[in-house]
Amino acid sequence: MTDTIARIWDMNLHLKSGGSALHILKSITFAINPGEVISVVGPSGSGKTSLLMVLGGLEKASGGIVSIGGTDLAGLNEDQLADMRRQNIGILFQNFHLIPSMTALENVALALEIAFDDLPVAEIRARAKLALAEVGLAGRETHRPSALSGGEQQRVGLARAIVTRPKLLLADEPTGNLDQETAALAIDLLFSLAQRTEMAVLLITHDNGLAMRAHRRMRMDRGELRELEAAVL
Ligand SMILES: Nc1ncnc2c1ncn2[C@@H]1O[C@H](COP(=O)(O)OP(=O)(O)OP(=O)(O)O)[C@@H](O)[C@H]1O
Repeated sequence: MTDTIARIWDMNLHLKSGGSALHILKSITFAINPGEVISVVGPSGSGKTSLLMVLGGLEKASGGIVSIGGTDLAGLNEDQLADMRRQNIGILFQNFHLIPSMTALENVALALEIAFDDLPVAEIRARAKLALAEVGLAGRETHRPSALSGGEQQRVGLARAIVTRPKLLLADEPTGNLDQETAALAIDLLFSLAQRTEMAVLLITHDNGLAMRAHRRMRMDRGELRELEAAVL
């Protein structure tokens, strides 16, 4: 299929720890299609974040193929990798990682400025404003993170992650710091954005209820990833 967003084929990750090399990710093969939300569950230390780091081009696979939007990451130099990441991949963290001294609008605009350095300022502002509106934060543009609730801060994080219109959103425990109700709203938003924009989402979570809502469910165990049937979880 030509429009597959990510293709991972026999991908391995070895990392050095002390004197020895650890086999962190073991022969991982799967593909991610547009609009799909895929959840990944698994015990602590099993390799979920490592998988996200490799897909996001933040960690280099030791072997195999990782192709995003038809581009094999192994063939890119550091600058090309950074451009590919900024333009095609959004990352949503558990701890929001907003810049405290910047307003909501500035936090979102910054991601766009970094990804596309030739965009006119007016367009950057307009697109950042639209992204904030898409996550339900119209009218809160000038608020700094400290003036926003946890759920609102996470929505700024989401606006920042989607403002570049990424093909793939990587989310690592995005609701881990939110209460259940706020988390459910944030996830509803994530699903509707994925559906509307055809963005694919890889969602790492410890929350089985949340994982069950994904279109496809996967489980990581000691570096091995397998797809689950609905009844197995
Ligand atoms: N930079 C590194 N160097 C060496 N080992 C590492 C490095 N980063 C992670 N690891 C090891 O890789 C394994 C997988 O870690 P990872 O963070 O991917 O697990 P995880 O499933 O995301 O865990 P958690 O659910 O606790 O976040 C762990 O044993 C960890 O200690």
